[in-house]
Amino acid sequence: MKVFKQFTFDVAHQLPDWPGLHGHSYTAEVWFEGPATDGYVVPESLLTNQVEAVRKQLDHAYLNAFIELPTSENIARWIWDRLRPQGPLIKVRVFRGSIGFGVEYDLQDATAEGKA
Ligand SMILES: Nc1nc2c(c(=O)[nH]1)N=C([C@H](O)[C@H](O)COP(=O)(O)OP(=O)(O)OP(=O)(O)O)CN2
Ligand SMILES: [Zn+2]
Repeated sequence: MKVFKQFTFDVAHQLPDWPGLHGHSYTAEVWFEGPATDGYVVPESLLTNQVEAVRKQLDHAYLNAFIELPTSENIARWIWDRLRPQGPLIKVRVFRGSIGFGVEYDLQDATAEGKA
């Protein structure tokens, strides 16, 4: 079974093709999978605490200060790197604004990059 947590954060960044300092609002989803034999994949409170710690680092941050090329793709990788050691993470999704654009980084991507 799978559980997920959604969260939002507002950031500033610069990209080579969009060099001026500017901001975006992002929504992310983090997905965990496990057998839930005791009724839980991950207790919701644990998930909320872990996610909030990551969200706080991103929210109102200047992303270039700690993500080299802060595209949605690399934000998803950055979230993966922080949450993967803490539980059975299988997927991170990051959506920019409300334009219907998003990225997904999953176990298959992490395996290919040696981060599973
Ligand atoms: N594959 C990707 N492509 C682009 C990304 C990305 O993360 N992955 N990011 C951008 C930039 O963030 C760019 O600043 C987006 O600019 P624009 O399309 O003009 O969007 P807005 O400034 O209107 O911001 P919204 O967040 O969409 O409201 C470009 N490409
Ligand atoms: Zn941008």
